[in-house]
Amino acid sequence: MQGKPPSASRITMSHFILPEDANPLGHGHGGVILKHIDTAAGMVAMRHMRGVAVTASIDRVDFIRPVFVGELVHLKANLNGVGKTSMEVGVRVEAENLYTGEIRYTNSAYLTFVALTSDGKPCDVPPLIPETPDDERRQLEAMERRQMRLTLRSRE
Ligand SMILES: CC(=O)SCCNC(=O)CCNC(=O)[C@H](O)C(C)(C)COP(=O)(O)OP(=O)(O)OC[C@H]1O[C@@H](n2cnc3c(N)ncnc32)[C@H](O)[C@@H]1OP(=O)(O)O
Repeated sequence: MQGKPPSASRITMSHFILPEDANPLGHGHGGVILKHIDTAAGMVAMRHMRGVAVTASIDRVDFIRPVFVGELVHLKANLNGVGKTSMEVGVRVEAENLYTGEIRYTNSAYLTFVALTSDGKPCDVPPLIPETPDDERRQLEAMERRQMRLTLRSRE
């Protein structure tokens, strides 16, 4: 199977936070942000393998700073590493104040997607070919996290 670089699937997705996206404090609801994280990451996984991929897990997500109604949220999603049938996508979330241009880092998350055949069985994904030192570092870190996830799951 032909390998592909992270640049072939990387995306930035932007979403305007509306009142309907807010919690009672007027902050972007955590569940709404999570939905956009999952969507952005899923698009990266599907672009890499050009088929169906489902979310298998989302690693710990910290909400470091709030996002406010009227801000633009940017979700930068990148394929960090692949296993045999699984793919780890990293998503960095930033909020942009449209009046001042200030950009705040708010969240990041690592998600694992599994590629499926049309009858729902896991199938092999194309290898990931790093192009830059950043790609190589992310791939190495993804392999370490994959090992940690496998260890944790083996204890369940
Ligand atoms: C985009 C969406 O919203 S999709 C909706 C939400 N997601 C879902 O409904 C998915 C429901 N879950 C499932 O269908 C299954 O658990 C699957 C397809 C994810 C995994 O099926 P399994 O039969 O456990 O697959 P299997 O044991 O063969 O593992 C396949 C791969 O998944 C990985 N995997 C399985 N479970 C997990 C997990 N919880 N976290 C991370 N990776 C996992 C395995 O490590 C393996 O990776 P590898 O091939 O790269 O080594």
